[in-house]
Amino acid sequence: MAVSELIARLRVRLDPFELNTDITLPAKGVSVIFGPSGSGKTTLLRAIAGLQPCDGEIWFNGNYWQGNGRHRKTAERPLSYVFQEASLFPHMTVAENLDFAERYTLRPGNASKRDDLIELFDIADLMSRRPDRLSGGERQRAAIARALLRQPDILLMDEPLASLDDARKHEILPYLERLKNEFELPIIYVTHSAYEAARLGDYIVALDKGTVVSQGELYDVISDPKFPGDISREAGTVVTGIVDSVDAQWHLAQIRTGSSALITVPANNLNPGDAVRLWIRASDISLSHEPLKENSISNSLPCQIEDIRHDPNPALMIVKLRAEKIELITRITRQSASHLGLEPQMHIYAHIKTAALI
Ligand SMILES: Nc1ncnc2c1ncn2[C@@H]1O[C@H](COP(=O)(O)OP(=O)(O)OP(=O)(O)O)[C@@H](O)[C@H]1O
Repeated sequence: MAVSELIARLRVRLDPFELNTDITLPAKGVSVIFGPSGSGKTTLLRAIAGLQPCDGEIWFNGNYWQGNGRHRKTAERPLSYVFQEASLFPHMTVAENLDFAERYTLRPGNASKRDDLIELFDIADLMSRRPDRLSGGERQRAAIARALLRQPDILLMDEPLASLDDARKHEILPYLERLKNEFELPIIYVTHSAYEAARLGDYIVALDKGTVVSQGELYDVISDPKFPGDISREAGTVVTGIVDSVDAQWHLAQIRTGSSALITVPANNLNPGDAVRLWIRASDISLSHEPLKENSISNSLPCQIEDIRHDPNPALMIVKLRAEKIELITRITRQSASHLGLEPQMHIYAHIKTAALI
């Protein structure tokens, strides 16, 4: 039976730089390769893609891409690659770029999801334009749709937001999240941004100076002091929900999630019944033994503590909570953890200070 994983035991020598990895990534969800500039992230991604010569072995779902006497060329690996700068063909319109990808699909005879992708990435109005008449964010959305039309078994993305300003980054992140949730396609995502790693990553590999210094599920690495950068500061949870009601007087919407307690957020243009996604930062949740009563929008969720860990910052603790069907992570001071006498399995209230709509 094919094993659902990507194994990369490899070495790249780019004198004086050397990359050595022995990693096993789950072939599902988003695996993030994280690390500072020059740590070897792009080199690793390129080696996995067959774009960078390397020693060692790479296998995907039980098939050798390299090793055991085999070396599959990039075109023979069932992958698509999204570069930092959107790499659409400049002389073709968006529609022609998509046509091209469909012609060279890895699964001839398998209906492409062209219409779904055009809708997912919201590019219907861009189809007749050439890349030089698109914004950076539009170009990248079209480039990702094109990469997916190849119908790969895995998508490799090298800092796809790096060339965009902050506003454009925040515009594209929700598309990446929808891609992650709506397509059962494993993604390897290179970034130096702890925020992107925390928001998109299911499994994280941290590189430093060409070596893997930490790897694991997001919740495991955020408490790892070896992890470069302050990823726990960026940790949080994405929660999905439906707008239950809108308070027109105060411009607030109440969101029904997997917890029986509603979460209140600024209403923006929401209407009852709308599906929404919330990003709740670990540092925006506080805990207490009683629900907050001072007003009706306190966002107090009854929870049970699943796990408690030390944060790399010695003043802080990380607490994993379950509020019925939703899971939350909070980051609180050691002092308040001690005052509250927190212990696994304890029932507690989580107070969400802010939940951002994403
Ligand atoms: N073709 C090359 N020849 C020699 N050295 C190279 C080559 N390509 C990359 N390097 C070096 O390898 C190291 C790792 O580069 P790489 O691009 O993989 O890092 P990165 O983590 O992706 O960085 P960034 O976040 O800045 O893109 C760097 O020191 C870089 O200078």
